[in-house]
Amino acid sequence: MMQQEFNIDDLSNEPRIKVVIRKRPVNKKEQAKSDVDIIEVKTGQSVIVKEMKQKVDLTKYVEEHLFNFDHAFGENCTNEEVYMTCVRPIVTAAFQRARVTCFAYGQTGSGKTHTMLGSVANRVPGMYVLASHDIFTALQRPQFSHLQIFVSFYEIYCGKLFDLLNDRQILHPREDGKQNINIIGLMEQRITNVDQLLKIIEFGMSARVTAQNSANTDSSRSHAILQIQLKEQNNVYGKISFIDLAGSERGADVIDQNKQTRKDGAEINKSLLALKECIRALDQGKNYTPFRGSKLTLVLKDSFTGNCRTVMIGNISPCQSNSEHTLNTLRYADRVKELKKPTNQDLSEQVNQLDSLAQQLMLPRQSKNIVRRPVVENNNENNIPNSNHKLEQLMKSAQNTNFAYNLPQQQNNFPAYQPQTQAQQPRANYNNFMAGDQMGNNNNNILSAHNNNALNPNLNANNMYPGSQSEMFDIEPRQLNKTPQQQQQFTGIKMGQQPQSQQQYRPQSNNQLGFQNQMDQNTINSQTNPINLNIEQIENWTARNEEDLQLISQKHEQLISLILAEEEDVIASHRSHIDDMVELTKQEMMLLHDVDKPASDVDVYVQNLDAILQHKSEIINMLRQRLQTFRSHLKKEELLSKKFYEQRAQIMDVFDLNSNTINPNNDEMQLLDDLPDLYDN
Ligand SMILES: Nc1ncnc2c1ncn2[C@@H]1O[C@H](COP(=O)(O)OP(=O)(O)OP(=O)(O)O)[C@@H](O)[C@H]1O
Repeated sequence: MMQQEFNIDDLSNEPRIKVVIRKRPVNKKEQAKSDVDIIEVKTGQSVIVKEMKQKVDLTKYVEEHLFNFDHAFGENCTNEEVYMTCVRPIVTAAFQRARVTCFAYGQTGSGKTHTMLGSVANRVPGMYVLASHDIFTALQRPQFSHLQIFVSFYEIYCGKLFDLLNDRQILHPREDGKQNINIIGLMEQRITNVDQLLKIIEFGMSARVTAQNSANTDSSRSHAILQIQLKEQNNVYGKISFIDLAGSERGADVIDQNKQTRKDGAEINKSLLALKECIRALDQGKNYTPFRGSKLTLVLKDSFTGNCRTVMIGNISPCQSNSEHTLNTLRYADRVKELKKPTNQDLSEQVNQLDSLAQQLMLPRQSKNIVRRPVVENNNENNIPNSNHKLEQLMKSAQNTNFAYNLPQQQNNFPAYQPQTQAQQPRANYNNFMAGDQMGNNNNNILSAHNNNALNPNLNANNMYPGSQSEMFDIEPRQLNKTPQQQQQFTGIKMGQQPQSQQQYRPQSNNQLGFQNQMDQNTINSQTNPINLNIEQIENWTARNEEDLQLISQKHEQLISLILAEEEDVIASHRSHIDDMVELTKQEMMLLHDVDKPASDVDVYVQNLDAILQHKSEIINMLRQRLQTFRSHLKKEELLSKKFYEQRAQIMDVFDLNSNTINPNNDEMQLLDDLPDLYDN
């Protein structure tokens, strides 16, 4: 496919945003576990997820979810096909002075890195290399021969930027007078051929691995950004950014045993939500792009404004065991861009029920996209159409396929890619990263970026629960001494709405908070033996408990967002406190200096010294108050997280008839009763 000439075409027909989905093949581990392939890619645009489900009475059924995208790639498609279909057009646009961006989104292990980087070890080219090959081909044309190519490679972890080409130096994005975002100190390496790009990528990747190993942590908690700039003299002519996003499921780590992990999760959540909102704003041609919602979107500001093109590649895993994450990825991608209704008439006509979760949480526009089918048991096999058998066939055919990638000969330095079989491609594990000590390293710059946030996850919570329900989960604004605009973020007021009085945000009683099981509790408490409960009662009880669990989880998410912002706030306040103290100490020294002079007025000295000391004590108290509030939120966060675990454990126990935990016990209800404490300062 790469034999096709790289044309700098007219872009008028090229959409500003393309959303595509790519399914990876089933891997050996999944095969060994007989995990079932539940994804069908149809007509190059549709993805059907055949989710196996089971009712409480153990009846099995399959829920089919249909999604449509600009393109959908099956497990047999190659990186070159993905590149040619959706990435090459935006590389072309960069030669027309556009700022273009390609994101890989998806859960850990779904193929993001395989798509972006390919496999260096196995000489499978990914988007980076395929694009740079085209770039250097284009540079051979007279009209572009004056352009020079510069590459930067950095990552964003926990809201901080690290230069992968410069010893993981911490970087700071700053906005200049023209509202451009510049990353101060970012290494820009000039390259003159594709081979040099490969070396740079290898170098940057090794910096990620080192950090990850030294922190002894798991992968996929950072966003890796490879930026290729086309420059004429010192001016940017065009820019291409490739972003291998953090594992989307990491956002769910906001409920985790480890506090650091919870904070990482909240940061990832925030950036992925902000990203979605920015792309949506671009898609809908809005005047306002909430790029300040996260560090990721801040540094990518020019990807969302002006002459820009974006491709979002949603990577999905094929198996049943990943169905939840896969659906989340598809819903996220679905939300990013308005798309036409399902084209598959057959399927859409049969649709008769809505996916209530999807409707509530993700507000999909492709609403009627679910079909439920009973499962007919058949020789121990469920009747999901894509069986392992079919997959094995596909795998075999993939293994037999020769890798038909021919790079044009003029790229002497480019390594000769060889045909690869699935089995030959080890997982590139150098895309993982975790840094150790970044959390305490905030600075004013970071603070200003956050304080200007125009979006936070709470806005999303608002979308999920419109109207008064959304207010139930708001964290009271007076917890932080913030501007009304900042308060909006934490009170979940929709942008453009008037902030409401604090009174309206007062916590409500436990029942008002919406914990549904209060009523059921009485019914269930009256049952001394769980076996006496009928299935309907258990089902009702479980459903309501799950709802409560979700509420706790949402409250927790809000609280952790608040904590993240507060942490920066506290550290920034501490910095400015030190500045004030230095200034006041200087004034004290001046007083001493003056009082030592002959004929000095000691009354003036006493009066001034007292004023300075009073001022000092006031600013110390202010800082201590902030610390106290922050500390109390940290404590509440621990409590809430504990509550989540206990509530979840109880739901898990519900079908364990040997246990006596069918009823919410008094302690459990007490934990829920404690929740409104969150609203107290
Ligand atoms: N389309 C594909 N064809 C063949 N192998 C693939 C494909 N996609 C992914 N893989 C393989 O699956 C494994 C996981 O993929 P990859 O590392 O790209 O996932 P990821 O989403 O980047 O995960 P992480 O977030 O942990 O970095 C790798 O061994 C990779 O080679």
